Amino acid sequence: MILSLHGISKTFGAIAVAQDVSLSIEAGEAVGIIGPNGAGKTSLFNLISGDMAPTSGKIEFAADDVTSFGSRKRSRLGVARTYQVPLPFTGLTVFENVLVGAMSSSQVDSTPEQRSIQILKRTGLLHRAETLAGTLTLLDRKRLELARALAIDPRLLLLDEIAGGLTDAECSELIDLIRAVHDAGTAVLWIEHVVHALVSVVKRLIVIDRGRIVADGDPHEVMRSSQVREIYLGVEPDMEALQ
Ligand SMILES: Nc1ncnc2c1ncn2[C@@H]1O[C@H](COP(=O)(O)OP(=O)(O)OP(=O)(O)O)[C@@H](O)[C@H]1O
Repeated sequence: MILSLHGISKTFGAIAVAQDVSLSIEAGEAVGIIGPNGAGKTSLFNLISGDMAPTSGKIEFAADDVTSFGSRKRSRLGVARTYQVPLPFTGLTVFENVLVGAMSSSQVDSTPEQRSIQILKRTGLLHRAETLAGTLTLLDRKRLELARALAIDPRLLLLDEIAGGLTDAECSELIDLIRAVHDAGTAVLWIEHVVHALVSVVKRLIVIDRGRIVADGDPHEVMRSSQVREIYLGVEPDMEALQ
C-alpha cells in the first residue's frame, strides 16, 4: 500500500470538509475522484499532501506515519501534487521552474539539470525550455504543472482538475501524458469533472459528497449507482462517456 487514510476528519468550526475518511491506494494504482462543487475533494488533497493537518485520524505513506509531517517532508518522501490554479514562478523559464523541483529530489544517479531535461522531454516541453512560464498557453501551463510535480520523482501524484478548460484535442494530449506517467509505475490520484478523461486512465472511481466517501469501485458501476445519480440529480454527469 502506498497511501492509507484511517478515519480522517477535518473541521473548520461547524464546517466538516472531511468526515471519517478511510481510504487505501496501492502502489502504482490509478484512482479517480469526483464529487459536486464544495464536496471536499481539494481539501482531501490538502490533507494527503500535508498542506492541511487533520483534526483527527491517521495518514500513512508507504511504511511511514506521516500524519504530523508538513508538505515539504511528504514531498521528499514522494508525494507530489498539481494545483487547480497553476502557480508557476512566472518570472522563471520553464526549465528553471522544473529545476527547482528536481533539486529537491533525492535521486543520485543524475544531476538535477539532466533530470529536468528528461522531464521536459517526457512532458513535451523541451522546445519551451527557455520560455518564461508566465507567457505559456493554457495547455503548456498544464504540462508545466505536471512537469513540476514529476520533478520530485513522485511515488504518488495528486492531480487536481488538471484537464479543466482544455479543448478535446488538448485534453487527449494531457491524458496520454498522464497515462504514460501511470504506466511508468507512479500511483495517480486524480480529481476531475471531465469524467471521460478520468475513466480513460483509471480503473477505480471514488465519489465524495459533503466530506464523505459515498462510493468507491469500478467506474461504470459507481456511475450507475443510485446514490451517485441522486447526488448529481439535475447535473447529470458525463454518462455517455461510460457507455
Ligand atoms: N480553510 C478553510 N476554511 C473554511 N472552509 C474551508 C476551508 N477550505 C475549504 N473550506 C470549505 O470546505 C468545503 C470543501 O471545499 P473543497 O475546495 O475541498 O471542495 P471541492 O470538492 O474541491 O470543490 P470544487 O469542485 O469546487 O473545487 C467548501 O465548502 C469550502 O468552502
